[in-house]
Amino acid sequence: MAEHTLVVDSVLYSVGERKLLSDIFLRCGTGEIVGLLGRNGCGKTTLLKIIFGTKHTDNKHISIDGKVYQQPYLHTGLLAYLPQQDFLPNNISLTKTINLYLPQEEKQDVLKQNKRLQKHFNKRAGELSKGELRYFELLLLLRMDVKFLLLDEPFSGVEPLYVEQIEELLQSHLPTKGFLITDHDYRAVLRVSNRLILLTDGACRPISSPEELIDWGYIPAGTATEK
Ligand SMILES: Nc1ncnc2c1ncn2[C@@H]1O[C@H](COP(=O)(O)OP(=O)(O)OP(=O)(O)O)[C@@H](O)[C@H]1O
Repeated sequence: MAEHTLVVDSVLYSVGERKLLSDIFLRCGTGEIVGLLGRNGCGKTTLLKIIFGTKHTDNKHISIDGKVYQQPYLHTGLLAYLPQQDFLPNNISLTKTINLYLPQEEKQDVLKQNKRLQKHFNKRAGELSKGELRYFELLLLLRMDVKFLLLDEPFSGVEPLYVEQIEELLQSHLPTKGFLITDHDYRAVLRVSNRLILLTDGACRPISSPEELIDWGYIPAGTATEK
């Protein structure tokens, strides 16, 4: 049984007349990577922001270990969120960013010893390539003391070699964390996830085989579904 459990239920969210999210239930435990797939504009980012607590809706039930939170991000030790867009300060070096996000020195080792990142430590976030920055952001969040990570397109712009390394990194943190991950590199999501959910028509549908993604029209018929 998972040590910690995140439960998301009864989320309602409308954009104008359109009900974007209407039948949402998902659960994620530590030790799990839940892959959230869905077509452009179906509401994946909106859902992650609602779970994190930075997007408001009156109708939601977000609980961690049975305790209900309105804005989980205001509480330390619960969630971290990797947004689609850059989020790190751009006026300080990566070294200072590491000190800012990870004030405890023992948390910094993995980053400071990372051969790929070392040569960039004096640069600012905006001076990295998109893929380098994504990799740095992820390593940073993975070292944070939180139970769950919400990752919005972690593989975006990342070269294949490092996609594989990120997959391994996520797996290596499973003993202490749970992940909710969305990305259009669905093959990477299939490889890394223990469980899959398709967000379609405002609802979360559990997916038990990659072929179901074809049946739901998320990937075209004839697409190879092997990992
Ligand atoms: N700031 C906004 N103003 C108006 N509509 C918005 C806004 N943000 C999102 N939406 C609407 O919500 C829908 C869902 O957006 P969201 O970013 O959650 O989708 P997504 O599934 O993450 O898409 P993608 O896969 O393209 O990243 C969009 O189609 C858009 O119509």
